[in-house]
Amino acid sequence: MTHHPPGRGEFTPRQLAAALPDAARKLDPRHTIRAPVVFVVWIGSLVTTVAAIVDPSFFGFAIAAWLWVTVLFANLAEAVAEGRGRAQAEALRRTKQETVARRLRPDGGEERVPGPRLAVGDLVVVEAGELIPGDGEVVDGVASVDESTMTGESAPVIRESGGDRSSVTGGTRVLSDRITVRVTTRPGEGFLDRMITLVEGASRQQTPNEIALNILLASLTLVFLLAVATLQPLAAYAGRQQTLTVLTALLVCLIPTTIGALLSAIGIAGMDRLVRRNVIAVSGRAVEAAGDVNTLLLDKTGTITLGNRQATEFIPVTGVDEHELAEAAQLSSLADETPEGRSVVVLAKNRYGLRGREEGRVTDVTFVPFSAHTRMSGVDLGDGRRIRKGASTAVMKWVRAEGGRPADTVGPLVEAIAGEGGTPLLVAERTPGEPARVLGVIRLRDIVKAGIRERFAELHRMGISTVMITGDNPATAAAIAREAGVDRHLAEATPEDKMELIRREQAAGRLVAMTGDGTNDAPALAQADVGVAMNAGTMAAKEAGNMVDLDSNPTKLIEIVAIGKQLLITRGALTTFSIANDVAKYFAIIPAMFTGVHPQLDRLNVMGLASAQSAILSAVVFNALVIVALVPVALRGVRYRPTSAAAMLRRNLAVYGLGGLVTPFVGIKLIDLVVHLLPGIR
Ligand SMILES: Nc1ncnc2c1ncn2[C@@H]1O[C@H](COP(=O)(O)OP(=O)(O)OP(=O)(O)O)[C@@H](O)[C@H]1O
Ligand SMILES: [K+]
Ligand SMILES: [Mg+2]
Repeated sequence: MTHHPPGRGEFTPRQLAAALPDAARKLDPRHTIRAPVVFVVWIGSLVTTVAAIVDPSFFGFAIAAWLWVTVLFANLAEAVAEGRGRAQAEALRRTKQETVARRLRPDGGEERVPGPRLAVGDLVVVEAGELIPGDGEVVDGVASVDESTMTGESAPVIRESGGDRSSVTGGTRVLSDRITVRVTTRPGEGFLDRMITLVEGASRQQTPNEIALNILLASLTLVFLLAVATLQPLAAYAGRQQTLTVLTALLVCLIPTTIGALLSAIGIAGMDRLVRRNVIAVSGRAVEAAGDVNTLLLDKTGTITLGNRQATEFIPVTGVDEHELAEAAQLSSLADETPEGRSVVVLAKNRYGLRGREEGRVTDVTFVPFSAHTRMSGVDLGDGRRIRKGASTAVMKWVRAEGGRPADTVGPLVEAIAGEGGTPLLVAERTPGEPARVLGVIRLRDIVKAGIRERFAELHRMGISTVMITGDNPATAAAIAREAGVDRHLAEATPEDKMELIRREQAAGRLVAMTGDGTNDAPALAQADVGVAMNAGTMAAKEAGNMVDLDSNPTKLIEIVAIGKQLLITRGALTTFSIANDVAKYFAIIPAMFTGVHPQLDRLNVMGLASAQSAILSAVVFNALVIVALVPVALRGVRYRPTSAAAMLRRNLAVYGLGGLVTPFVGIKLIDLVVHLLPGIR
């Protein structure tokens, strides 16, 4: 369960009042010009103000004042959204605490230094109960860490050296054991710090979609400008030449001010909703892309499965003694800092009493570290003996290359483990003067996460196809894919394969999202349209993606997609509302403008508005109030449910299209009932 500080994310009218000073500052035309529609209103305000001064009238001043109010309200939406974003960023920042670090000296001793004085590359020791002084990577040890100060998530997480869970964040607390951390960023310049700065986003970039919509709105504005301009000759012909004030007011009522005013607030609110779910997006563009994602790529180990793959059994091939296999497996893992490698050492020690690495009994050896490319790790001993362990295809290949021939019994053994979703690691050795031979298999066990099947079913309902990509063998992959219920899977994938798969999907016109935590995920995270890196993952992964999940929960993507969809739907709904509104206003005001000129036109004044002036002013007031009334919708977002896009569209057209058509008639009429009583209105 995610815990949110009280009130976090709720919208209250007080926020509107609090944002007023910011909104007033945004009256600066250099700011307003970013939203063309609002800028047109700004010019209109100026024009009507001048007109009112030159030829003073109550009506003239009233219109000018309300046009300024319209611009202010338009700014208000954005100011509120930004204010909420800042509050959110503050909440993240407050969690940072001052610490005293236990820095390791080159001579092996320890010294105490204040956290902020740490430098990149420093090694610090952190033990149970202590705060981690800065962002870094665990270089030694395993510990459970409480990251709830940062994420609100209360379950402790495991952080360990070597694997994909080696990165730790400053200000989080070690709960058990002892780790050595290499500081990777200067305090205050950590990854999270940079992300927070981004969230505060004084310099938020418009997304390509927003720019496109703004261009559309600007074109609409131009069309209405022409429509209003051509109204004048008609009006003159009818003997009712209109003043500049009336024409400007009419223009403002007709152009899509509502969506023009709310557009940027909708975007900011989308990113803000993500932050509330502990996801930080680098760009608004990523959030939008999330709303349109077609394909979701997930890796197996650690995402679909729990990821702490543990060795549970050593199974020797016929003719090899169990102890011999265990000893070789352990030797090959002494320097293997991956969770898999460590678990092999532990199993050998616990079950066969073989001494672990602490004893340092092996000297004169070269370790071959694991890589996702070779899919092997191992050791070359001083006496010429060489041991390898790894994925079966990789080790079989090595055995053949070293002149050996794997026994026939190896195949079935491997398949049996893989068939039930386990990962078989083959162990092989070569002694000088003899061909290489397979000694046996290590069974690694991993467990599919609880509830993941339901999550995938939900994604399916959203119309998103899921692909599991793994470096593991095809049989294991198939077994896990079946159990988890993913749509497709790809086995024995290298980092390049992952990226290639994304490229292919994109070439077919699909938007791809991917979650990952490992350094070998980085290229794919960078290539994906939505790349969500786990905060617990490696720095490379975090730098490559365009979102970071502070909770390191790979299924968070479902929520991210929902938030993205909600953003797109909200924008669509409010655009529909805004334009329907404008069209309705046209029919509401025009007849009223010509009352008394043509009896036939009078009949069109179905609303029975009191007078031309009253009708125009009421429309302007309504136009301004609608913006404020819709701020909560823009910030909270239109509700999203996983249904088909067509059903969603139908519903929104009905609600926001019809609503947009009807409200002006009701609203303007109500305002007119009050406005026509004003003494200065004719
Ligand atoms: N420490 C290790 N030593 C030797 N072989 C290993 C080690 N760890 C994993 N392997 C083997 O290498 C294969 C590929 O590992 P890789 O990390 O690329 O993918 P994965 O972890 O299996 O899957 P995923 O991509 O879902 O994380 C594993 O399936 C396993 O067979
Ligand atoms: K309008
Ligand atoms: Mg992996």
